[in-house]
Amino acid sequence: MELNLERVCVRIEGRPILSDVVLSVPEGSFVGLVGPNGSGKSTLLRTVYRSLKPSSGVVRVGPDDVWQMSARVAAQRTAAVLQDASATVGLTVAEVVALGRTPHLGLFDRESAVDGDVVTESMDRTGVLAFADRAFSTLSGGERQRVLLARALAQQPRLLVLDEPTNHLDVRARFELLDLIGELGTTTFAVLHDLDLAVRSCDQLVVLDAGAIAAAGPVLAALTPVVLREVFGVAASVERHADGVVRITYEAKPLAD
Ligand SMILES: Nc1ncnc2c1ncn2[C@@H]1O[C@H](COP(=O)(O)OP(=O)(O)OP(=O)(O)O)[C@@H](O)[C@H]1O
Repeated sequence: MELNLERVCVRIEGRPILSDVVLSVPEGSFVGLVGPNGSGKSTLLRTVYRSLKPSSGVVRVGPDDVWQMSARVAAQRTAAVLQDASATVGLTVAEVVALGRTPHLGLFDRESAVDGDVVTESMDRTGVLAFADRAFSTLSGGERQRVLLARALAQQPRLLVLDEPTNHLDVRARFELLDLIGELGTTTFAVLHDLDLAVRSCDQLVVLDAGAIAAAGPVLAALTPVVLREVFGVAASVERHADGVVRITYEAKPLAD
């Protein structure tokens, strides 16, 4: 489902954190949210997965305002993969992934065979089926991220949002995780710190700077040398190479302050 933010503002303790943010994540696309530290990326994402209500403006998933729907309906549409995995304490991998079914169960429902199949399929797609009976806490960082993605897939979301999904992963695990996300075909909006990964993996980028949109659009159009210089403070350019992969080339000499 398409995600749209319409003039979203967030103020915290009187301080503007997001100012008039307008953005669109088209159905089926993988859009990366990038920007310097403290630019408001996580705050913006929180307004989408219903953790922080905007001070003004509208967040729409599909045609509907997420802040006008119940938390349960919102969770049937949107799954979030976050850094905080505190809800997983003491659970096995299969139990963590099964939590993804919660928004689809009635108050007194027990998990059905269909739910079990969805959980198994989600673990299979993310390559964690072999760990199903392991305690989640015993997994490596990369394995955990894949389990959290499996939990999100078990939610059968129409929109997937992720905050720094590649944090703490080694270089190969980063590529593998983003490739996997790209292959899902689910509408995806992800905060990504690593610009090299973002340009390689995303269809479009949204660049946030001091709580406002500095640029947005297809990767090569959004991340111009001017944006790289003015927002990120680096002298660099982005190009699609002969192998079809988009890469950033940094100048040897850093910019003077
Ligand atoms: N609950 C809060 N109370 C006060 N200030 C906050 C709160 N949440 C966020 N902020 C401030 O809002 C600004 C944006 O924070 P946010 O975490 O959204 O940035 P970010 O772009 O995700 O940063 P990073 O790349 O460092 O993770 C920061 O200055 C932060 O200190």
